[in-house]
Amino acid sequence: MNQAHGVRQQTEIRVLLELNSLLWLKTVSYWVVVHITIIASPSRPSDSEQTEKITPSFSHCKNSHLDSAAPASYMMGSTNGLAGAQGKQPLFSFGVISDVQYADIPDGRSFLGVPRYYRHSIVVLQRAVKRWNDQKRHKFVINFGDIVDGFCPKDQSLDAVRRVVDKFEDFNGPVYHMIGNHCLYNLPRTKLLPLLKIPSVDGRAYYDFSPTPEFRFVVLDGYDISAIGWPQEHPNTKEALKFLEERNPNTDKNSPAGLVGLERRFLMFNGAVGKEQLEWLDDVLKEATKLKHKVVICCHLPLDPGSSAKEALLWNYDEVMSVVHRFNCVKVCLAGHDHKGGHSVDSHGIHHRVLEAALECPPGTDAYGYIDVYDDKLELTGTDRMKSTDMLYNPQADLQDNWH
Ligand SMILES: Nc1ccn([C@@H]2O[C@H](COP(=O)(O)O)[C@@H](O)[C@H]2O)c(=O)n1
Ligand SMILES: O=P(O)(O)OC[C@H](O)CO
Repeated sequence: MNQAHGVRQQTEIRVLLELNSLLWLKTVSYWVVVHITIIASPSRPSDSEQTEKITPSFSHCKNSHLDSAAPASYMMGSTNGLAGAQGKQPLFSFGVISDVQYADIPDGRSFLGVPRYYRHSIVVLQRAVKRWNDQKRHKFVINFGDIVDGFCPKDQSLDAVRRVVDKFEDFNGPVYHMIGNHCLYNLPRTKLLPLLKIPSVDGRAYYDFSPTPEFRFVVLDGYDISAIGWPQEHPNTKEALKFLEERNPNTDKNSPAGLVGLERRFLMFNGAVGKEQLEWLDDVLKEATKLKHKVVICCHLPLDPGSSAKEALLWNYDEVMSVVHRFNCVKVCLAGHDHKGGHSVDSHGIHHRVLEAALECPPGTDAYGYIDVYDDKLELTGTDRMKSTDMLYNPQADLQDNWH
């Protein structure tokens, strides 16, 4: 009996040692690959460095994703020389585009002088939809917000939003939208959310969906607490104005003048995730952990300072990330808003990829892409101005999941 116990103990110690060395090896190889990916991928210079479950109210798709085309003519994309290294088929793939900011107005420039092509951006979207349809393998498309520009004449807002939504609806599958500041400059939430077919209670615009038994997508509402989009007297408007008043001394609350470092995010064109939404996020991630879902978080506003300009960050990105970091299920966070795009890997090995804007494509150029989803990585294949990026999950997180 004692001898048997001793043998079992020795075996257990050996198994533990082997697990430890496996963890060590996986961790080292992960960081080597991540490091190579960051060096190889065109990151910003500032980079630091399923059950077929759909939210029940989520019936916004012209064509249900249940019958979307299975991967047929699979073509492996080229991503920074690392693409397809494993030669594996993706589990599924989806199209991505951000900041179309269409308006039927002459070309212009951002506050910082970057050219903006308001009429051409819808052509970029049109080309994206055609390409996604031709590829016949994308389960759905995600639009990262700001479909119409704030300079769109207000009497044309409704038509402009409808025009862009119609272009998205030419995609042969579901399209998941999220709201951005420019959407809210044009239309109040009451009008916007039904047009974007965002399931909503009381004007809230956050939701989740699970396209396969292994994955869950969480779409955050970054303008939950915001001075734009809610009625003037709404408690969320008041909370946002008070928040800004306490943190930004400028008369023009869109001006970061005098704000230092990360304080520069306290601008009117940004917003925050409110308390209720944070609690909802916590519940969703708990459930995802239980179901062993890998999670992708999508938000118009970036969630990591390494991936974007400080002026573009979600006001309470730190609160959101401290909820996310309590779990190991979130693998990648995707965003828009900061038009030049960016990529970082945070302290927990989560990738943050900010997508390049369709609005800033000179005529004849594009910015859209598709993401191949694997069990160990997301691989973004971008077109033209949208850079390609390999995003390997942190294997240490997976091992921790197994131990829980
Ligand atoms: N560094 C900045 C950026 C922007 N602003 C203000 O925000 C408005 C919107 O900016 P766009 O990038 O959409 O052009 C702009 O009109 C400025 O009021 C700023 O002050 N400083
Ligand atoms: O989308 P816009 O026009 O509000 O611009 C956002 C800025 O790029 C954030 O730095």
